[in-house]
Amino acid sequence: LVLDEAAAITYLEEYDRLAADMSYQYAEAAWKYETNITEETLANMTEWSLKRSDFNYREAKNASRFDLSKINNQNISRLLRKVMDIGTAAFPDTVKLEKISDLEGEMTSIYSRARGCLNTTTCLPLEPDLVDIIANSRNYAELTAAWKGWRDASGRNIKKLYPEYVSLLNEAITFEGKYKDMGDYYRSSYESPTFENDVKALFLELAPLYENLHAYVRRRLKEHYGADKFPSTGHIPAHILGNMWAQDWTNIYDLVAPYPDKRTVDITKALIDQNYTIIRMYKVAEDFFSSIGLYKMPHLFWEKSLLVKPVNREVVCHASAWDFSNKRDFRIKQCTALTEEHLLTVHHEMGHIIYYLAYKDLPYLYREGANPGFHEGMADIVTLSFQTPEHMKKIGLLDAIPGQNDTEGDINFLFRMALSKAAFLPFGYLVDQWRWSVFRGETKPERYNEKWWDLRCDFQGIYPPVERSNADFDPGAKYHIPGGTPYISYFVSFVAQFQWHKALCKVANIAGPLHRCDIYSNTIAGARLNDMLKMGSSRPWGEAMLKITSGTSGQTDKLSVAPLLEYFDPLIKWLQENNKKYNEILGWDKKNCPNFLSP
Ligand SMILES: O=C(CCC(O)(O)[C@H](Cc1ccccc1)NC(=O)c1ccccc1)N[C@@H](Cc1c[nH]c2ccccc12)C(=O)O
Ligand SMILES: [Zn+2]
Repeated sequence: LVLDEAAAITYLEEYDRLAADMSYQYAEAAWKYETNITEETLANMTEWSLKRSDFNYREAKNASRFDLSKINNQNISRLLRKVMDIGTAAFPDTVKLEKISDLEGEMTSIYSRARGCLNTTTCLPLEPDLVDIIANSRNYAELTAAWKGWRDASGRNIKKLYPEYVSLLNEAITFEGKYKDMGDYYRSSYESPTFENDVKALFLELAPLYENLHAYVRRRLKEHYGADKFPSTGHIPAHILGNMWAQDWTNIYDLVAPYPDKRTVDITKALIDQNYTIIRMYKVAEDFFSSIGLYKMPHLFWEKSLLVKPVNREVVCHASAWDFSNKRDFRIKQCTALTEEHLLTVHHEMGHIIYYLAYKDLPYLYREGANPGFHEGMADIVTLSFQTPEHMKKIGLLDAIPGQNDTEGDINFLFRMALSKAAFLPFGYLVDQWRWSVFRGETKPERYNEKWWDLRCDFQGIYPPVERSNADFDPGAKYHIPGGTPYISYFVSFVAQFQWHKALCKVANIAGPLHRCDIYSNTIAGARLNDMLKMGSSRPWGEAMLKITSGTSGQTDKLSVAPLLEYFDPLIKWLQENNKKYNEILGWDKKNCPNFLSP
């Protein structure tokens, strides 16, 4: 039965209303679970997950009545294809679908309720306690206890659930025959057959920047912790980099700053000294976005968000931004603490909300990022302006800023930015390398942890401070693995956000080096960004990239690391010079990882 375009439009209008309502119901159930982890709220969420899958299944069948070859309107055919692109919901075995939802909920519950033990009497939650120890302790043994304790409490207890989770997801996603495995489905949201190779090429272009940073930090940490902690293979111990996953090294800036600061760039201290409240952190972030002409938070945001860790119940503390698909209700869930890292995460989560607000009047099916990496990139991009010394001084969180010809101050600032934006790159790349190899069946459960450490040693040049074996499950100690949340989106984000920053600074006519550009209160930059955000996922993401970069020297419809390397160029030169001065050998033995015992 071939129905024509007019009938398709009528169908899609009806679908839009039903889908938004179903999405609202599911989001409320998920919110109830994540803000109050109990058997009942988990069961309720699973029930709504199944209802949503059933809804998607039925509507995909309805949409398949239309003969796409007879639909000339590209917009209508794109919408119909999205109705039919339902992932695991195409799998008719609802018992197995329920099991997938149960396993994911169970693993997230274990992760969110885990308490890592430092000794026989002290066991602490990840946020804020273990995060703070890894960020602030300079005691090697204490760091080792927190690092190991967290993995014993989280990964080890999640391990037994992950193999079944993988095989059920693969069984469900391959049922229709459209996808080879779950990793293939994850990557399909980038609408590019060369995506996997494209990101590999981008990563290789960024390797020299990371290797120079790694060599410099390794030398400085060796001075502090003693050479005996640094094996001849060139690896750095994974637990002394200021972050539980060694993905962001900003917290050890005080240990490794190129020119030990005349004034400590300690935003956390400033927040405390100035009696910042949690709400004020959100108001500061809201002020940034509204200053460039974007949006203020709707009143429901302030009414319904969960911004502080409750004392009387278990919650999923890992931060997230929520769209309740009714054009009015948007929330952040974050166990916010008074630290610089949390202030940046506040801007990150609110960046997601701004994207939601920009596309809220699009058809429901287009209310997504142009690709998942673009949503993360939008979340992060304002931090490139917000963290400049100029901006920090403007809002009173920094007293003195390095003068134009203060090269030492400039190198210090670039170095501090590299501790998050460059240090992150190999981790942002490797998490889904591991997950894709698992979904492909290349990495079996017996070797989950071995593959993880192969990748961590190879790409990050770090090694575990205590012996690891395949009895451990260290990938399970990172939220996104039990949470089933994509990770390559962050790698894509860290590349794209510099392309956008460069383009926005250009169109806003902001002079000076890229790393000192602050788009605050620049409505021209905001308007250009908004033009891209309003597209949602209505067009392939290359068009969204072009929308932001058109008319600038970085004009392109592809990902490019050139703006990121341009931003860090003065630092790269400084690091190369410094590493040469100390005869530092760049890199590490990529095939020999200390402390991994494969029994
Ligand atoms: O996980 C997050 C922040 C949480 C999130 O905002 O990315 C959140 C993750 C999530 C996804 C799906 C379900 C539950 C949580 N993503 C979102 O809320 C979100 C919102 C809209 C679209 C897509 C994702 N950051 C990552 C990596 C990261 C990106 N930028 C950073 C800056 C500093 C430190 C870490 C990061 C991490 O902590 O490893
Ligand atoms: Zn995010």
